[in-house]
Formats: sequence, structure tokens, C-alpha cells
Amino acid sequence: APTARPAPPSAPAHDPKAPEEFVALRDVDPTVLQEMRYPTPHNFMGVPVTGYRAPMCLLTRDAARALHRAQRSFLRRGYSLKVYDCYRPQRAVNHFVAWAKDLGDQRMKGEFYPRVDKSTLFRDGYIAEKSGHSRGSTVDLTLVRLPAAPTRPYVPGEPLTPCYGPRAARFPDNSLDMGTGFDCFDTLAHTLDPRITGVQRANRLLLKDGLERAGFVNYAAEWWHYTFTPETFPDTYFDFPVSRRSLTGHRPRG
Ligand SMILES: C[C@@H](N)C(=O)N[C@H](C)C(=O)O
Ligand SMILES: [Zn+2]
Repeated sequence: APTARPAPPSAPAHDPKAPEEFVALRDVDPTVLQEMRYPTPHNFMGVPVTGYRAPMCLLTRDAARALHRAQRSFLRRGYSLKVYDCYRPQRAVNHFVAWAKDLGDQRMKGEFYPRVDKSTLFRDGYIAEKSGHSRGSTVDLTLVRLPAAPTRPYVPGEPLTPCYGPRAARFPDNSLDMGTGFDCFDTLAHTLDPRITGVQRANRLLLKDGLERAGFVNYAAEWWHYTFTPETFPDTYFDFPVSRRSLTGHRPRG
């Protein structure tokens, strides 16, 4: 008798789908810049993260429409929002958790957490085991002055510089100077850290004010992390992969 062979764990047929309330941000607002970090090796782990099958921003429709409102106002003033992460499947969070247990792998420490012990990243609140991102209404983002300057990709193995250094010494980013880079796990990234003054503080507050007007709430430990409230799914942690296919069957109505 033929032996049944289990399907590979990533077989798309077995992947959960997104509910109708999820959209691709690009379908709601194609002007918001997207530099999705987790499908690439330029992140705190140094490898593409499980579950990100495409470099696209998925969000609940409510959150995407709110971002669109904020973006309209920023565009009038010569800025654009740029997202780094949006909906995050639970399997991606599980990848973070597994990585955190391997204290031997600190290949990206020099850029993303030079002053923090890897073993405390979850305890210190920089990464969550159950993340608001998995509920679909949370987004990591910054502001870019228009016209947007070109950026370059990270090359694995290149020398790393601390995310809290002076802007010119950090990995190049066309973001306004927020005082640290994205995913800088350091107290200097706390939104209202008193050491952040002048233009850097003004830039953080520009982002915060614009997003709060649109209904977002900032996470005090990370200047880039915002949740739209009320959340469409306040208690549900989704696990469908980040891909166009996860939206299959949706009517495209923006
Ligand atoms: C990992 C970082 N980008 C982030 O989103 N941190 C918060 C705490 C989270 O994991 O939800
Ligand atoms: Zn975040």
C-alpha cells in the first residue's frame, strides 16, 4: 500500500488565509513608502524572518485607512510615511523567540543592540512574544522628506555601526533623523527619552502628532511603533503568511 507522505510544512494549501478585514496597504495608499525589513537580512537577526513571503505591508482596513489619512496630511507638508513592518504572523514572532534563545548568535548586535544584553531583549520590552503586530493594526514606521533620497540594500557581512550613533555614522536611511535607526533596542529609542533634543525630538513629535491625529497610539519604548485604536481584532493573533495569496478571495475594495 502506498505510504502517505506529509506535505512540507510551508505548503501553501495548508496556510491560513487572512480575514476579509485585511488589505494590502499599497491598494489603499500607494504613496506610503515601504521598506519591509523582515523579509530581508537587514534586521536584528540578520536573516529573513519566517512567514514573510513577500515584501508587502498587510494591515486591517481600519488601520490602512487611518494611515492614508495621516499620509494625506504629511504629503501636504512635503513628507511621506515609510513603513518597516506591518502585520506580523505568529510564526515570525516564534522565529524571534527561537533566535533569542540562541545566545551564540549575536551577528547583528553591532547595529541593533550594542548596549543591551541579548538575553534581556524580551524582558526589556523591545520584542514581544505575543505582538500587537499579529493582530493586524500595528505598524513600525518613520517619516521621509520628499523627494525621497535613494537608499541602498544591506550586504550581509558588511561592517556594522551602532543604531544610536550620529546619523552620518549609522546605516544609511532616508528617514528624518529620529536620533536612532529603526529597531534600535536601546533606551535612546524610547520616544520621549530626555537625551533626544532639538531636531531629533521635533522629528519624533512630528510623526507622533500626525499619527495620533489619525487614531494611532505610540509605544513609549520605541519611537517607530504605533497601534491604531480601536483595533479591529483586539484579541486575535493571526498566523497567515505575508503574501498576496493570503488575501486570495478578497474583493479589492480598498
Ligand atoms: C521588534 C520590534 N520591531 C517590535 O515591534 N517590538 C514590539 C515590542 C513587538 O514585538 O510587538
Ligand atoms: Zn513594532
